[in-house]
Amino acid sequence: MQIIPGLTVVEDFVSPEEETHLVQCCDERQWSGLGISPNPELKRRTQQYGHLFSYQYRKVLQELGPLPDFVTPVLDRIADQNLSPPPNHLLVNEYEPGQGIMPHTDAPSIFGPAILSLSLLSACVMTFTNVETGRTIDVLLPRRSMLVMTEEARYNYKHSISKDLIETLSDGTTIERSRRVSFTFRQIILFTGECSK
Ligand SMILES: O=C(O)CCC(=O)C(=O)O
Ligand SMILES: [Fe+2]
Repeated sequence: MQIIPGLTVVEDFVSPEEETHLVQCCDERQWSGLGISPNPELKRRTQQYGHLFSYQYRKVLQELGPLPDFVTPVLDRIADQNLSPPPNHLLVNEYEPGQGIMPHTDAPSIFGPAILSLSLLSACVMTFTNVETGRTIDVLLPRRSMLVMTEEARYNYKHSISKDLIETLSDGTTIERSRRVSFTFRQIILFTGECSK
């Protein structure tokens, strides 16, 4: 049973070897945030592929090209499992212990109906807050799992990740947060900017 309609967590979506490889590929590439362009104001490090979204201007600034080859096996699995139409945006977020993300709904006018997020290196608790009732539901995102948000989970809830170093679920499970890298796959449905090529 789904706790929230439209919310699915697919466990073991990638193998431990794939996890190492995916993070290694990112660490060989340029991170932005913490003062570094193109999103210097962000307090966590990020990378973007496919399109460039500006947090400051709240819009897609540029088309960057196809998603990188290192995510092809993940994209193939997303298609095989019918989780989403082909994503054309990959946002990599890095959370060191003590870093989180404030409650938000990914812009419905910019991003498509399926938002996917692959958790790497560390599990975390994602809190879903119903925008009408304010009721919150904590969902465990295990390491190497793929979160899929559609329907109510995508549109009627905000999602957030706390800054807590240790998180406790209602069943008493505790999670000690270490560096977490997440891959958020989305479909850009509104792009008004200039093409790079
Ligand atoms: O880190 C995650 O799993 C979620 C990231 C997120 O919600 C976002 O970038 O919009
Ligand atoms: Fe989000």
